[in-house]
Amino acid sequence: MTQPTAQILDGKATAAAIKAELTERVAALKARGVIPGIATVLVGADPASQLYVSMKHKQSVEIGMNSIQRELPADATQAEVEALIDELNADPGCHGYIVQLPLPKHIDTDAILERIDPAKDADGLHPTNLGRLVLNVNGPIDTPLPCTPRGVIELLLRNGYDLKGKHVVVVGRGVTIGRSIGLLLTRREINATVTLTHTGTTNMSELLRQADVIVGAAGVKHIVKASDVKPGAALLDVGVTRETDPATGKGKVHGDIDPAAAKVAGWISPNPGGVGPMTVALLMTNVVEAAERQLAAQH
Ligand SMILES: Nc1nc(=O)c2c([nH]1)NC[C@@H]1CN(c3ccc(C(=O)N[C@@H](CCC(=O)O)C(=O)O)cc3)C=[N+]21
Repeated sequence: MTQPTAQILDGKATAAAIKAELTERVAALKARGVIPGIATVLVGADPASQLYVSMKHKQSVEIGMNSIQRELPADATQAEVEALIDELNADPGCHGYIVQLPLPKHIDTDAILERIDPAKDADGLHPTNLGRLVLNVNGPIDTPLPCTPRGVIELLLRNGYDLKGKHVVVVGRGVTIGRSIGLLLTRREINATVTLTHTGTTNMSELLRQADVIVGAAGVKHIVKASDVKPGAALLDVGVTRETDPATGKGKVHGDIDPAAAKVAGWISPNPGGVGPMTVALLMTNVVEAAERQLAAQH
């Protein structure tokens, strides 16, 4: 039997389509006197974080947004970071922002994240916003949504994958994806069935083999093997494990899904070029929506 090649879930192209739509929404806001402003808070000078933050700014400017880049030294105190949060909460030109994670170890991350005005929470991970997502299964949601989970779902839907009735097995219980994606997937308008697995799951392979869709978000290199995948399944790889190739000294990013699994899959998101660009697109979407809400509230 010849195995058909998997369809590529091209995150770069899909993010470009979202950005084209956002460009129009930004222009419409500007026509009404509002320039949507996105801010990032970076504490310390981690090179990977600097790269991510600069990517977010470049793309925000490309779609016409105002970009506010704030940085504090690695030894900034809790009070200094909190003062910056208070400043952004009060700044009418900042419609949404993120605090780039991870923060330095001496900082109480939860206290910082909870201090963000929920209306300006570009990540969609503030306890108030997650709580609203838990409580509201049916109606429209008028708060920012978790942006990476939203990116995963948009990547599938915009490429013609119907999630209704599908069994999605998520690997990883982190807040950014694992714990929050099920809240979106099980809403009535999507109607997927979700199994959440993690490093304490004792029958991972058995569960994965039942999956129509696998979301790898554990940050464990190649935790999903080809033998775990049902033929034709959709594979979305969100894992990031950085390794330095001892031969070349060059850095390489490994996903959660063994590349050999592509042979069995029906759909695959490349990594890089899959969920990463979608995260940035949905982050900007959250901020444009925040600006739209704020304008609507004034009228
Ligand atoms: N508060 C907060 N919110 C975040 O959303 C957040 C964060 N902290 N901390 C770090 C992670 C990481 N993250 C990525 C976003 C885009 C790509 C992305 O677009 N990557 C490109 C490759 C970029 C490259 O490495 O050259 C790709 O996948 O094609 C990757 C990673 C957001 N994060």
